[in-house]
Amino acid sequence: MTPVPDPAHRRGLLIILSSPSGAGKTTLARRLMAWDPTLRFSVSATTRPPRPGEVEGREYYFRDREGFMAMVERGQMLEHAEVFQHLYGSPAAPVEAAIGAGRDVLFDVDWQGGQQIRASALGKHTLSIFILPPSMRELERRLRQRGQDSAEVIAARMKKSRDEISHWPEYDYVLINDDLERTEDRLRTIVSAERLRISQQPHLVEAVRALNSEFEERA
Ligand SMILES: Nc1nc2c(ncn2[C@@H]2O[C@H](COP(=O)(O)OP(=O)(O)O)[C@@H](O)[C@H]2O)c(=O)[nH]1
Ligand SMILES: Nc1ncnc2c1ncn2[C@@H]1O[C@H](COP(=O)(O)OP(=O)(O)O)[C@@H](O)[C@H]1O
Repeated sequence: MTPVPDPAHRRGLLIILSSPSGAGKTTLARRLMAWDPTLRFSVSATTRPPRPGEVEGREYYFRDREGFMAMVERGQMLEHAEVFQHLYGSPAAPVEAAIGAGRDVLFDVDWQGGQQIRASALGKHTLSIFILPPSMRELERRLRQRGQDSAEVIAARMKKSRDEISHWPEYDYVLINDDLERTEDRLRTIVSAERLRISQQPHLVEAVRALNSEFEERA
């Protein structure tokens, strides 16, 4: 059953997925999007060159440093950070439009992005989930098996992963991504439950008021 939130009744959630590179957040984000087509994915801007198969506007908006910083200076970024010697950032306009329409927005950002989104004006309605690999050995195996980065890049990312992992206490949930199916199932459970928080259901006041008026009529 695909949970289709009623945009008229729900307040959009900002769902933040973070993890060390290679832990599985892109894979899990894609699976969440397949599970619930009403979810909007926040496509980031980056100065990192595209990997084979990456498409402008799908995985990222690929910019040079000047173009990226122009977006920052124009106040078009909800957050941005330097990660692995490249700039990454979340354009604000698509996020504001989606949240305004009662849609949840999914972010694949590092711990710096997570901190900035939580501190932003939209930060009241965030759900943040940190994905851990089952082991460093498995993390390295996944980076190698993915075949998208050079040996040097993999070594640099493995070195940085300890620092990334140290931010796990800042998140609402932590999932160890050992079995992919089980992790995906847990992710769906978390999103489904968080959508039912009182803060995400502005129509509850009306619903209770209707119950009370019905009660008075019966009295
Ligand atoms: N702060 C921030 N981090 C981002 C953004 N987009 C991607 N990242 C992070 O940048 C890191 C590198 O991303 P990428 O080069 O796609 O490598 P991957 O993590 O192995 O897929 C990852 O840890 C992402 O979480 C963004 O818009 N903002
Ligand atoms: N639970 C898992 N078990 C085995 N391989 C996985 C698992 N989750 C992801 N992977 C694989 O690990 C590699 C890195 O996953 P990816 O989603 O690109 O990570 P990230 O976006 O965090 O860098 C990919 O080849 C992906 O298919």
